Amino acid sequence: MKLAKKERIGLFANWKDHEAVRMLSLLKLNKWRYLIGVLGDCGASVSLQILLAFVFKNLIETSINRDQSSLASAIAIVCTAVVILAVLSPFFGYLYKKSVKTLMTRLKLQLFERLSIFPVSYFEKRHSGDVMSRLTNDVQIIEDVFLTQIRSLAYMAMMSVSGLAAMFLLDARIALVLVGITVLSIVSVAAFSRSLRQLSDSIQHKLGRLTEQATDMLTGLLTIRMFGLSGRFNSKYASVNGELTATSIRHGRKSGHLEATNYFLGFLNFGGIILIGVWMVANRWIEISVIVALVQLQLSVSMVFLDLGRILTQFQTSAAGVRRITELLNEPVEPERLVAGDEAGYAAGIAAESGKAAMIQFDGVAFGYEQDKPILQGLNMSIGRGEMAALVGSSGGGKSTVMKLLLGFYPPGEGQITIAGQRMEQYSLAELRDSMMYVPQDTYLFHGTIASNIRLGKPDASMEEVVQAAQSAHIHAFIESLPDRYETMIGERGAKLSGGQKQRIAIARALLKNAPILLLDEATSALDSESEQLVQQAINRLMENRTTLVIAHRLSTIKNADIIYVVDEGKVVEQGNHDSLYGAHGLYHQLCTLQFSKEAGSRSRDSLLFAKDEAERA
Ligand SMILES: Nc1ncnc2c1ncn2[C@@H]1O[C@H](COP(=O)(O)OP(=O)(O)OP(=O)(O)O)[C@@H](O)[C@H]1O
Repeated sequence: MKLAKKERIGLFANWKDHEAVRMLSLLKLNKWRYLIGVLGDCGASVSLQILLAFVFKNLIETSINRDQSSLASAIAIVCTAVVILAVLSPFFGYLYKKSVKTLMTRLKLQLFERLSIFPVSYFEKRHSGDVMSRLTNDVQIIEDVFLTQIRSLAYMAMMSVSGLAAMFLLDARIALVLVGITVLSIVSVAAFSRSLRQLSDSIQHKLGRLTEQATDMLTGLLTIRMFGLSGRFNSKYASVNGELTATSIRHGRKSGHLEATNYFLGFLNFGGIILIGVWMVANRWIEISVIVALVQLQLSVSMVFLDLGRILTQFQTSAAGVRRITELLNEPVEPERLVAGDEAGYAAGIAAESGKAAMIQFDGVAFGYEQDKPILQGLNMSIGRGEMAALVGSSGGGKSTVMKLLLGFYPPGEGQITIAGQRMEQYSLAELRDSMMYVPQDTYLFHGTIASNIRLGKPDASMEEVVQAAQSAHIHAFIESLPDRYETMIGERGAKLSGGQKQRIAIARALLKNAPILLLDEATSALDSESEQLVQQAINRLMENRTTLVIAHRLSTIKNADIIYVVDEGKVVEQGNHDSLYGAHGLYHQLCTLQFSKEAGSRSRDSLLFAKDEAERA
């Protein structure tokens, strides 16, 4: 199909977006060393092939003419070739391989650093396995591209151009026939190119899905065992694996066809030159020495075209990997502040003693993760300095979303959030998060020692400070009972600790950070009574002299809150203290009653106390 002029221009206008160009642009750091290395290495190999052809020619002329002078020049050429092979080739090889290793080190670092500053929304939309696959499979592909594939292409280009030029020099008629067959090879490669590329994309995508499944299996190991889901997970993995194999086989079949076509053309080339050559020698139109040199050159050139299919197939596979990496590199990172240029300053805000302003204020805040799907709708809330406020409400009502907005993970769509009298946009995200401590329900502990995990709250904290924080969080005695005490390794995700112990370590970490605002996604509901009591004591300590916003899952823990906001469908539907809300017989009353009956069912000590309390009150 013929392309319209506009489309043809469009194709060239987008050349910068082509994977091959993007791949080369990744090189910018080591460009010259890499190019000199690759071109030098290829040049050495190509010159060797061409020199060999002329050596054969000279040797045959020597034997036919019985002329010793030709022998001397043949020996000189062989010596040159040996020097090239022994000295130059390894030198250039070292040059470009070293630059690729440096490039890979930088690329991995760059990817890791970018990932660490991607907005939270990036990770909420994707599976971690897909990101892992990009960091491992696709990075490996890039290394292969620069280490072998680009070198092979450069060698092919140089060998075919110099080989054909040398052939034209020896005999233009034969060279012309070879050029014709070469054009046929290129056309056959182009014909296969599109479908191979689609199959390669599909292979990389399926590899990503396999990594996702493996990640799910490892992170959800306990859940899988508990629900006896191993069989289902295995069959899901087997199904994706099967799809991957089927696509790889189709890819293999297609590239096999391409290689076969190229082999056929290569053979045609080789057979053709011998037949034509013999015929021309028989007619005394050409010397036998020239034919031998031409055959040698043709062998090297046809090897190149035999390999063209394989290399271009590899390139198609790699293009998918390169595309996935360039996607990561082009993904926007989290901005320094929610709105650029709105920098009235931190100094005027949290650091200042503007005692009159509320510490946290939401005015008509609306927000949705997706367009036309509002989650928060005109939410109003005000928390004074040093106050404890609680968010309660039915599941999915938007409580965690309020926390995410406060932490600057997403900008509010409408309305305004004010922190210490300043609009939130006026702080940089780092300043904002510096002023807050977030203790999530599911504490993440890193593989390392207990001390290093607590120190995350204040990296330069002394050991005394760490111990003090642990004491305040009621975890010191437990740590002291361990064989390596604060130097005990806690395993990946703190696997060697109980839920309550992990929570208290997270609280110690938060105590060390000592920020004025505490955001707490209360986790005590998941703990047994003893742990819960210890964690609650630690939390009480953490809340002292701080502005606290807590998402309450167990309503008995927020009876003393200064203000409770009942959130439903993204709006504050009730607000007040426990007594007033309970007495109002609205949603809060319903939630309390519901929880009370559940807890009474499970005979929890706390719920009984709560029930008793409420009964006395009534
Ligand atoms: N990253 C996200 N992308 C799209 N929708 C989301 C995202 N996170 C949460 N939601 C949706 O937003 C709504 C509010 O979720 P949110 O987690 O804020 O509720 P919640 O009140 O904290 O619930 P729970 O008490 O069960 O934790 C839910 O419908 C949820 O499905």
